[in-house]
Parts: sequence; structure tokens; C-alpha cells
Amino acid sequence: MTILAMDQGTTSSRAVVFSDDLQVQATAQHEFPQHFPRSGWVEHDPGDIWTSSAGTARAAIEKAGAPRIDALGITNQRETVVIWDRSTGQPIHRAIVWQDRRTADICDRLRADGVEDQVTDTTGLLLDPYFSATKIGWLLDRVDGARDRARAGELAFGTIDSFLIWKLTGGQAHVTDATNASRTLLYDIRRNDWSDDMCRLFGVPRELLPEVRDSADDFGTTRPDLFGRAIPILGVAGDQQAATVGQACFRPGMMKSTYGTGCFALLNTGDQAVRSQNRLLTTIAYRLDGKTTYALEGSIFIAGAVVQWLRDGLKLIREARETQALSGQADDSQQVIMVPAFTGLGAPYWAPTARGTIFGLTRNTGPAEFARAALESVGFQTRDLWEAMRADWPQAGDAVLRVDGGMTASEPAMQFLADILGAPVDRPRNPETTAQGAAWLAGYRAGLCPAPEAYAEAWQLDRRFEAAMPDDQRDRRYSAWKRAVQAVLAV
Ligand SMILES: Nc1ncnc2c1ncn2[C@@H]1O[C@H](COP(=O)(O)OP(=O)(O)O)[C@@H](O)[C@H]1O
Ligand SMILES: O=P(O)(O)OC[C@H](O)CO
Repeated sequence: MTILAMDQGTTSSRAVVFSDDLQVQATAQHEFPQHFPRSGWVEHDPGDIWTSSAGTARAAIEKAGAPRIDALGITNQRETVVIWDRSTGQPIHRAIVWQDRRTADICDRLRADGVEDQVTDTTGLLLDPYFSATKIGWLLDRVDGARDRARAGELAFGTIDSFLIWKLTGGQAHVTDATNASRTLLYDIRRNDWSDDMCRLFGVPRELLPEVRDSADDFGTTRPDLFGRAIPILGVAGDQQAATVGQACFRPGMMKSTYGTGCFALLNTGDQAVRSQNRLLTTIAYRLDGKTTYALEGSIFIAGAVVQWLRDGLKLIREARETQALSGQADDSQQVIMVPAFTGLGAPYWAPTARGTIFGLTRNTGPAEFARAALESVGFQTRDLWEAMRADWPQAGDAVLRVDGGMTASEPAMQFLADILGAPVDRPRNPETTAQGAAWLAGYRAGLCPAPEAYAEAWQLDRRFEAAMPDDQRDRRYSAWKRAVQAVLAV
């Protein structure tokens, strides 16, 4: 028995073939072009998204020896918006990506109208261009005739999962799952349905919206010509939620943090949709067998990207992993702090105009101190989220943090993370946690994979990083970081 997971990310599409005990059989990956038509705008060509996704799926199946695929799971970059014509399947515009800031002024106007509280109460989110609704409104207003056609039911909106399912099923299914719906600003996360109030507020006709299913559910069947036979699509979740599932964070209080380009931390809060008092997001972690599990989420825009900046911007290193040895040579007596607010600061600050700053430079500061400060900035930002989560939900208690993503390969970054949190950090043996989460959802629905408790028992540790920093040093270092952030916010 074999399961295919498609992982459609911001910079690349990946596909992973798993055995039914969720061992990786084969993987394929393909990067696709990013479009930046103006400053702050980010677009993807839906054609690239589709061909890279279908292409990597075929390549992974072939590499695995062309086994019979019994179930397909999909996971995806979230919030990104595609609108297409229901009769031709043609997108009416390029996809507007989650990173795109073009609707910042619309969000400001709505905030000035005093509706943010109502929006947060209903959707768990904030008025920020990050989410889908204002992007949908922008497309309906800017593409000729789009609003009328949307009202007439001629157009369909989807996040990337929904668009891929439409393509995979040959236009047979216009569906999404609850985790993706919960990122649109249009979904009532407590009632578990699209919200008429939010649709009215953001000017989005209900006719555009997909049907919302559980994360392990029937999402349709692939066209037989695509992969040699029709495959049932049985699992769907946004990538950060799929990583939460892949990390087996099924119990309230469990928390995962994924360190790729950015960092996304999710804390399972069980059946409570906790209203954040600290500008975290309340989101759906997964919906299984009709039961919704919620999470508090913190999103950091720059994590591994700070290492990319050392490499591509400053040219201090040739490869990301060189930061390991380099940071080890840093002078302990220097306290360089880097606040990598390259694209503003995300949670819990949400300061889109903040910019990066480096503190504590001396004549002796060099590449080694920069490397250490870059790695430490990721730990400090995670501590900010950790503090906010504890303040919002005291039951979080003494959680362990489960980590995944490319940057978790960095031993010094993970050790500092444990040190600055004052808590253990667990890195799993399987680095493919996002794809694994999608595969488990599909396999669970198909009856191939075990129930959550049994799956959680099979989760395997690669390495636990224990906090080793003395308390007074931790407090001193974190206070210095907080002062640095306040200075950045004050500029
Ligand atoms: N050994 C390492 N040390 C520090 N950073 C690393 C290391 N390996 C990868 N990274 C960082 O991890 C990121 C890639 O992680 P990945 O999970 O593939 O990201 P994404 O899915 O966002 O593309 C890059 O930003 C890279 O700089
Ligand atoms: O594609 P990634 O891994 O950068 O994840 C993007 C997030 O889903 C955005 O919310």
C-alpha cells in the first residue's frame, strides 16, 4: 500500500511517496519562478504551480518504481489566492501570494472603521494583507468584469489546495479543508462555516467559495490519465497544520515550530479556540471525524532567510551549513544582536514597516559574530512567540518544542533555541514532517494509517537539545533582545 503526498510550497513543489507505515520511498522537488511586479507584490503563475506539482508527483512515483498509489494527500502554502473560470478552468490573473502586501491600505481602512475586533472574533485572524480576503477583493475589483462574473457564479476562488484539486479532478470538485478555510478571513472558525458577515465586509460573493471538508475526507478522484489510474484524494491541510499533524502534536499543550525561510509555531489548544490577547492567530489545527482542534499560531517572516542573507547578501558564507563552524568562532564577550526585520516584523509585533537592525558592533566584530547573531535571532524570535503563547494560554505549561524544517539541521541554532527558551527542543528523525502529515491524513481516511494515538507513538526522536544556559544569563540576553526590538519599533 502506498500513499502520495503533494507539498506545494512558496518556492517549490515537492512530492513524496510513502509506504503505509509512512517511510519515505521517493521524493521529487521542482522550484518555480517568483514574480515581483512591484515592490511588495508577489505573484505565482498558476500554470507553474500546476505543472510543477503534477510533474513532481509523476517523478516521485517513477522514482519509487511506479507502485500502485492508494491515496493522495495534499498540503500547501496557505492564504495564496487563485480565481479561475469554472467553465474553462483558466485563472483570471496570476495567484497573489501570502507574502504580497498590496492590500495593506485596504486593511488600514478597515481597521480605521473599527471592525478588527469583529474580524478577530469570527476568524481568529488579524486585519493584515497576509490573509486571503483582501486579495480576493483586489482581484474582483481590478480584473475586468470579475465582480459581475463572480456574482453570476461563473468564477471559483481557491487557496492552492483547492486549485490543485480542481485541476487533479478535471474540474469535478471545488472543495477545500477546514485548515485552509481558516486562513481566508472569511471562515467562522467556531461555527465551522463560511461567514456571511465576513463575506459582506470583504465584498466576496459566497458563490465564489469552495465547499469545506474535514482534513481527512473525500476530496474527489484524480483524472485517470494523470498518474496512470484514478487516485482518491483523501487528505488536505495547509502546510503548517500538516507539519503539526506530521509532528503528532495531537494533545493540547503540544507545540511545533517549522524553520524554513520563515518560522511558523503552532500550539495545540484542543477544542478551545483561544482568543489571543497578544496578537497571535487562532487557527484550525485540523478537523478530523467532524471534530475541530484549534491552535494558537505565531508567524515569523525571517528565519532561515537570515542565513540566506549572510550567504547571498553579505557573501560571508557559501553554504548555509558553514554558519555552524563560523558561529563557533564568535567572541563570547561581544553581545551582537541582529533583529532581522527585513520585511517588517510578524507575530507578536505585526509591524510591516519595521526594518532590520544590528546592535552591539565593535571594531572586533566580524563574520563569526554576524553568523552567531543571525542564528540567535531565530531563537529570540521564537521566545517572543513562546512568551505570547504562555500569556494567552497558561495551560501551555512546560511544553517541549518539536522542530522541523531546513534550519533545524543547524546544531548551534537548535542549542541556542533550547537555551533561550529554557525548555527542551526535540528534532524528529523524519525531516519530511509536512508531507508526512498530509500522507497520514490521507492514509487515515483510507484506513491504511493508525489512529492519532498510535501514530503519535511511532513518532521518533533524532535528538533532544536540553537548555544549558544559566537562568540569569538567559534573562539578561532576552532582556537585551527585547530592548533591541523596542528600538527597532521606535525608528
Ligand atoms: N545547516 C544549516 N544551518 C543554518 N540554516 C540552514 C541550514 N540548512 C538550511 N538552512 C536554512 O533553512 C532554509 C531552508 O529550509 P526549508 O525547510 O527547505 O525551507 P522552505 O521550505 O521555506 O524553502 C534556508 O533558509 C536555509 O538558509
Ligand atoms: O510555503 P512555506 O513553507 O513557505 O509556508 C508558507 C505558509 O503556509 C504561509 O502561511
